[in-house]
This record gives sequence, structure tokens and C-alpha cells, in this order.
Amino acid sequence: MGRAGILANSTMVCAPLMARSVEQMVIDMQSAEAQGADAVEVRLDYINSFQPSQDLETIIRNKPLPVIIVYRPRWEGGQYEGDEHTRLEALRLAHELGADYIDVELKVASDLVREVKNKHQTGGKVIVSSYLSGATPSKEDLSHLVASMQATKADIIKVVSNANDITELDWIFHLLSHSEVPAVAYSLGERGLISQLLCPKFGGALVYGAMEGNSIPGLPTLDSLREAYKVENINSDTKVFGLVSKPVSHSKGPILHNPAFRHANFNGIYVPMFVDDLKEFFEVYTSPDFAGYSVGFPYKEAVVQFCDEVHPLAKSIGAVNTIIRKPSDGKLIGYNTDCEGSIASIEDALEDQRYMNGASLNSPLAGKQFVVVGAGGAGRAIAVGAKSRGARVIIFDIDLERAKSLAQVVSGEAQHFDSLAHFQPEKGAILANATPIGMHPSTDRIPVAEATLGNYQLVFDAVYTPRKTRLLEDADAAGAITVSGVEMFLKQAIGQFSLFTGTEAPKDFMREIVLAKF
Ligand SMILES: O=C1C[C@@](O)(C(=O)O)C[C@@H](O)[C@@H]1O
Repeated sequence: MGRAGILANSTMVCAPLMARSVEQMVIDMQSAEAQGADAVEVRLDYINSFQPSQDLETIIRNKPLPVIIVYRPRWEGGQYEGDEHTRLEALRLAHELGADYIDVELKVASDLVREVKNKHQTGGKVIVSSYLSGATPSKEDLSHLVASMQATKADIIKVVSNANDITELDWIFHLLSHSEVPAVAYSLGERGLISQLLCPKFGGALVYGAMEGNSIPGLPTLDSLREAYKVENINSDTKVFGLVSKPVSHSKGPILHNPAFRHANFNGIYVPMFVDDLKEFFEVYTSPDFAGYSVGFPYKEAVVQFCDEVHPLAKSIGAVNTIIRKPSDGKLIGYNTDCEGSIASIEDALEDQRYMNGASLNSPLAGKQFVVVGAGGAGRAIAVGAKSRGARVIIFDIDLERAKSLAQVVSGEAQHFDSLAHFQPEKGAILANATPIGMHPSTDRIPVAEATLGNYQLVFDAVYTPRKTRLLEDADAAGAITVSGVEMFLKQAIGQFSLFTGTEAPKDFMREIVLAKF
């Protein structure tokens, strides 16, 4: 693997290595190179019975890539429990033996940096680092921290935090783009992930990625940095698109949208954004760099109020799954691509059959009984779409009031979810599941009585993990046409691509990705 072509940034992708022996460290350094790392971070504090002179010599002699030597003490979240003198001696020695970087903690940095720089002109650099445990400090405290790190004369400063909310990341983007010396700054975990993925955009010196089979809590994998996000292509002009959702890590959006952007030569990145509070999120994320969003569970309805304008279809549905920031004035415009995505998927499957029977050109949904399970964001989009095609819609939801309010929009009928167990559909009806029932990991559940499945002409499931849900398997066995949520996912994403980029989506390419990777 490795990187090829012209680089758009100078950010290095670094693999942290935590092997227990020096021999394994050497093997891991080679694997990291093969998996596309530009540098490795060797954690001496993980090596059992570490022998400084002998082991450092072995590591540095065998390094296939620039190496960062770290010897993290317990008091800064590491494994080393011995005395400070021995620890700092090992770091001095690493520098003397030609380590490309040594990483020292701010608390012990000032003397050490000056000393190693004056003593040995090895060309090795010093990273001064600080781990912020607990709550993110105030902006003022952070700027004092950064000033004291710069005052050590570090070549690179590194600050790592543990954000409790995505809105806490703005100081990281600010530090990366304004620091006087090269900086590394990121936050760990699902809420901090975008600070790592966007590091090259804001000029960060390093982004860390875990090697295959060596997952590290809070960090992306090397593979995702290289394959899905291709961080080497990101630069300051890269437009950021995010999936605003909670949870968010289940989404396959990044592995579809990012390659599609690249295929179309569009300078964009699509990242998962774990959002806890929509209001605070939109108050903080106002920069034109954040050019648009997908909106996922549970925010599709609530997000409408944060849009400056809402497309008429999305307005009639009462749910938005796509937002574009207008470049001219920064206004947020809400759209809904779920509606066409779901209805076109169902129509296409029926059309295939209809052409075989030589029927007419109206929507094959016209006049049909159409059962929608779930009156949330996705259910609303499906119900409005079905109604627009002339179907007769019945909505089931555990919240009867919610079902009724949707039924009113589509001049349909509302029933409580519990009555679905005894509901007898008309022969030839359509069933659409728009609840998470059957979604990974609870894959053995279905929302309707199995015995009724034979009455449906077509069963659609908005769930896309797994591709073929238990509901679809049972419906298939009962002789119904089945349509997977993967089809809707693809079609709604095609709609989003056009809105995000202002150009037509590479549909065939996107379908190939879905077939290969979903
Ligand atoms: O329903 C979906 C799926 C999605 O939430 C995701 O998981 O990627 C993204 C949304 O925009 C879309 O409407």
C-alpha cells in the first residue's frame, strides 16, 4: 500500500506501537509501513524488561520509517512506573542514537528540550505533549497551556483531550490552524473522531491510526485513514460534510460518500459527527468549511427547526435528512432525499415485475394499500412518498398520537403498533418497515406477524444492516418481492451527492461500492 501521487498536505499518518517485546516492535514497525503509515510511535513503556541501550539501538537500527520514541509514565496515562531519572535518561539516549522524534511530557520538558538540543546535533526533534484528563479546560486555560508548551522551544507541541461533546473540538481546529509551531491536537473517542480525521485540513503535523488487529480505543484505524478517508488528499480547501446522528459509528456513509467524492474529483470529506445537542452543535459549527450534513437517527424531525429554509417536499414530510450551507450567505437549507430513495426503490422492484406482465405506466403503487411501520423521520418520508403515488397509507407506531399526526398529513389511517400483530393486510399490499426492528445486533426480530407476510406483494425494510433482515428473509419465503434498505440507502445517498456537490452523482460507481462493501 503506502501513499502514492502528489500529496496535498504535510500531515504524517503515525501508527502507535505497543508491543511487549523489542522483537515484536521491529515486526510491527514493518507491518505499519506495509499498512500505509508514514511514521511509527514506539511506546517503550509497554516493552517488558526494557533494556535502554540495547533495545533502543535495535529499534533505531531497524526502523523502516521515522520513529517517535515515547516513554509514558503512569502520571500521564502511560505504563511506566519506575523512577524519573531512568526514564528521562532513556529519552536522552533515544535522541542521541538518532530517533527522529522523542516525545516528552510538558511537566518535564523545559530542561530536557534545551539540554538535548544543545548537546547532540542529531537532527532529531522534540515533541512536547500534554494529556488533558477530565473536562476540557476553558479557552483561557488552553491558551496558557499552549503558550507554556511553545515556551519550551519544542519542535512540535501535542495536546490530547477527551471531549465530552463535539462542540468542545473547536479549540483543536483553532490551535491546529493558528499554532506558531507545528502542532498535534486531537480528542479521543467517538465524539472526538472528527478532530483526528480533519487534522490534515487544519494543518496538524500528525494523525494517529491503529494497525489492523491492534485496535486502540478512541483512534481510527490506519486502514480507514488511508482507504475510506484518504487523509493524504485533504487540504485546507477540502469541504467537510458530516453525518449528524447519535449513535453514528454504524453508518456506512463514509465508505460510500468519500470514494464517490474522489471519483468525481470533488475536494470533500464525509465524516461521522456524534452530536448530543443539535442547538449547541449549530451554534458552534458555523464555519463555511462545514459545507453540509446528512442527518440520521434521531434528529431528522428535530433538525427542521435549525434550517433557515426547508425545501417544500421536506417541509411536507416534516423531516430533513440533508442540509446544505449556502456558500453565499451561510444559510442552512434542508432537504429530504429519503422520500425518493425509498419510493423509487419500491417502484423499481414492482416495475421490474410489471414490465414482465406488460402493464401500464402509472406508478405501480397507485391505489395499493401501503402499510408503514414507524412514524419517525424515515416513516414520514415513506408515507408522504407513497401518498404522492396514489397509495392508501396505514401507519403503525408505538406512539399512537405520532401515527395520527402523520396519518393526517397523508389522509391515511393510524393504528397502535400493538395491533399490527393481528392486522390482516389486503392481498397485494405493500409493507414498509421504518423502525430499527431487526437492525444489527437484534437481528432476529420482525415487526409483523409472520403468518400475514404471504398477503403482501412487496416487503421493504429501511434497515440496511444486515442487508437481508429477518423480515426480508421471511417475506421472501412467503413469496413476496423484497427490497432491502441498502437500495434506499444508495438512492438517498445519490440524492445527497448531487446536493453536496452541485453535480450529478456517479451512480454506477456508487452502486458498485455498495455491492462490494455492504
Ligand atoms: O437514513 C439515512 C441513513 C443515514 O442516517 C446513515 O446511517 O448514514 C444517513 C441519512 O442521511 C439517511 O437519510
